[in-house]
Amino acid sequence: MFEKSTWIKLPRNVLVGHGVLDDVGTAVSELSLAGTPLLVTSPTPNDLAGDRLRAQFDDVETVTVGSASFGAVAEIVEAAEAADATFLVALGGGKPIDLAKMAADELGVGFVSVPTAASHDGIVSGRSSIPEGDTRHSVAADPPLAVIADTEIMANAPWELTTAGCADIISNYTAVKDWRLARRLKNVEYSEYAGALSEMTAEMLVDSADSIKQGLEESSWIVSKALVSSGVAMSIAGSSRPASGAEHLFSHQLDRIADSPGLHGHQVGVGSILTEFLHTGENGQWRAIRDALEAIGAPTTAAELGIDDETVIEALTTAHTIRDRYTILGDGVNEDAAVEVATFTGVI
Ligand SMILES: NC(=O)C1=CN([C@@H]2O[C@H](COP(=O)(O)OP(=O)(O)OC[C@H]3O[C@@H](n4cnc5c(N)ncnc54)[C@H](OP(=O)(O)O)[C@@H]3O)[C@@H](O)[C@H]2O)C=CC1
Ligand SMILES: O=C(CO)COP(=O)(O)O
Ligand SMILES: [Zn+2]
Repeated sequence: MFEKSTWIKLPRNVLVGHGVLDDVGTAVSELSLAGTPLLVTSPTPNDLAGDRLRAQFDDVETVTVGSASFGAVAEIVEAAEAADATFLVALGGGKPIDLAKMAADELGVGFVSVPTAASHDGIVSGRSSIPEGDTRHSVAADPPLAVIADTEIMANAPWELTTAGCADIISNYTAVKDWRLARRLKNVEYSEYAGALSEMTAEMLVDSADSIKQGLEESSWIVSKALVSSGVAMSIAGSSRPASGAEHLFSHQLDRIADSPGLHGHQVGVGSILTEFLHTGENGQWRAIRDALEAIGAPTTAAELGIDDETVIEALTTAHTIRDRYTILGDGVNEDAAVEVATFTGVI
């Protein structure tokens, strides 16, 4: 008897474009979200766009978050309860969006994502990444009911946030390779649709690299659409597998051990060069990954990440321990092999 079933949770309204910040109120009423929203934001996005957003609601409270933590999630939950909020609207980069996503899940209310930076695919996905101590927890939550990505605002965000978003998408190549490997070796459940969508998203972004330039609003358009597509791939899979493999383990480990970690997307991009080498060897596609990152101006070396060589080697040799997710790292890359891959690819 056939007993498989799947439940795919996706955003219902996705608005991407110039000036769509002024359509948040309309998008919310179209979702029939009644009652009072709580706006969750952080200082810079609040200064840039808070008033324009608040003007679209009769009654709205605001909570401004500092750093990401489980404590900050609890504060949002408390503020939402005090305000009798019936849904949350997150305005900002990955930090307020992830915190609001998790708080909304705890409260059992909907949330709307209004990204001000195209920095990674968490702005669309059903996962929150919350740092605690020296660990980063990847927590499942419902994806946003709506995503409203104003390309005018995102185009004016610091350029490195956009190149980080691009690199997060380019890393989908190696994430899918890891997922297929895990299917072959460990019988991990694999979705052809999600894998194909994730790879195609990376392909399309790389094909558009010439149009991804600082000062061009079209760049934010291309990257936002890719981030939405990658988020949908994760929703189809019901996990972050289509967009998170060994290169993400490497980045999560850098977040734990580096004195001053780089941006998420930048670290996974460099991780992708390394893990592509592990997948396909000296004459494999690691150069194509490096060239794609270079073309959009993302880091390709430890020095460009601002991280020393020893820390990169430590992250590569220990990344397999931090999560129960089978990848090309297998049961660990030893130090000599790690030095070889990092040297050959020019990462160190
Ligand atoms: N769910 C997921 O899959 C993932 C989640 N994450 C999480 O996302 C966070 C990192 O995301 P990221 O977007 O880099 O972080 P932030 O939200 O911290 O944004 C980065 C910086 O950019 C500022 N900023 C945001 N938008 C603008 C703008 N339009 N103009 C000028 N400055 C702006 C922020 O200001 P301010 O300081 O005022 O906030 C902040 O200083 C972390 O908390 C991480 O845990 C990371 C990867 C994946
Ligand atoms: O960053 C992500 C996908 O790009 C999310 O992945 P994680 O599940 O590793 O946090
Ligand atoms: Zn990522």
